Amino acid sequence: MAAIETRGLTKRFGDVVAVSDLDLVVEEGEIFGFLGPNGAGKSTTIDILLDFIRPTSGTVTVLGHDAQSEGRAVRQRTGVLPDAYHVYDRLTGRQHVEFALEMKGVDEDPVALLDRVNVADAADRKAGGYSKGMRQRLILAMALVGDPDLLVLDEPSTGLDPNGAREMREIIREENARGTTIFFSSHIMEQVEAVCDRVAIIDRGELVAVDTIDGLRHATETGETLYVSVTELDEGVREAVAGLDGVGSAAIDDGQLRLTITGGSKFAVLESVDEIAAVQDFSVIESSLEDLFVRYTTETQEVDA
Ligand SMILES: Nc1ncnc2c1ncn2[C@@H]1O[C@H](COP(=O)(O)OP(=O)(O)OP(=O)(O)O)[C@@H](O)[C@H]1O
Repeated sequence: MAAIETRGLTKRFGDVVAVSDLDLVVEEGEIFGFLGPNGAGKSTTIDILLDFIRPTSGTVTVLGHDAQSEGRAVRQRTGVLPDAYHVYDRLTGRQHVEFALEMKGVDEDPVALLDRVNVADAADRKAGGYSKGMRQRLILAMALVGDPDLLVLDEPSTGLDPNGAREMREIIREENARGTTIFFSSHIMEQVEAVCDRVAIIDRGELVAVDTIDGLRHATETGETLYVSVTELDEGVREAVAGLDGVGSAAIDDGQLRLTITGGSKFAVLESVDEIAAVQDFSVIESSLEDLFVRYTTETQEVDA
């Protein structure tokens, strides 16, 4: 059974098509990244999964339940870290988790939940005095109440320092190892690259890619980036190199040529570059998820322009 399945999902707000004919399947046990530029439709999709808003058309199944007619059952088995969250300044961390336990009607040790997200030491302090990272972990502890089968995290690493972001990754992996499917949206590509089994990229409401990160690398011409040091580098050299067969793009980056290769042989490209300006050194770097994201989300804009 899929953890999440949308078919023909569409949501319009007046003239704005926030989500357009989205078909998406997230398998049970996956860590799945949901990416897209600002306004792409990520939060709208998440809100529909949780029945906070209703779709214009299409169907959504979450953990085998229809998200609209069985929203209660979905929420009972799902933990959510919302995009915009707030804590109650005058309540302690423990009281927050006790409240979540009561809402879900489950009996668990609140401090054990706080311990899973590393804020047990502050269990009896008022949340008003928590740092941003501690608040986020507190909300995550509330999301973990009842051992959810699905965790939906909207931008879980926003505002976290590098240590906090690393801890968030560890918590995501730990929860996944307990059997929880993780569906999360993020603009922080390193974070997604580090933990996700698969990612979907949406752009202006439409699904533009869904695959493993390696799969995305293979599917684009931006799979690898070639850095070349040449004896003399100026705009004329860059332009000449950009015009070579097999070169997708050429930029000057930190005193080197930064090239994307459009299929074909890297060595043939290097030989041609050498004829324009003597090659001193080169290195090949696998494209980052960020390169791929830019490629997928700007390509469609260029086509439409
Ligand atoms: N309640 C609403 N009324 C009108 N338009 C809305 C509403 N909610 C979202 N939209 C529009 O739908 C589109 C998708 O918005 P959404 O918030 O889902 O994007 P997002 O991918 O989550 O963006 P971000 O990364 O900036 O959070 C945007 O054009 C947005 O302006």
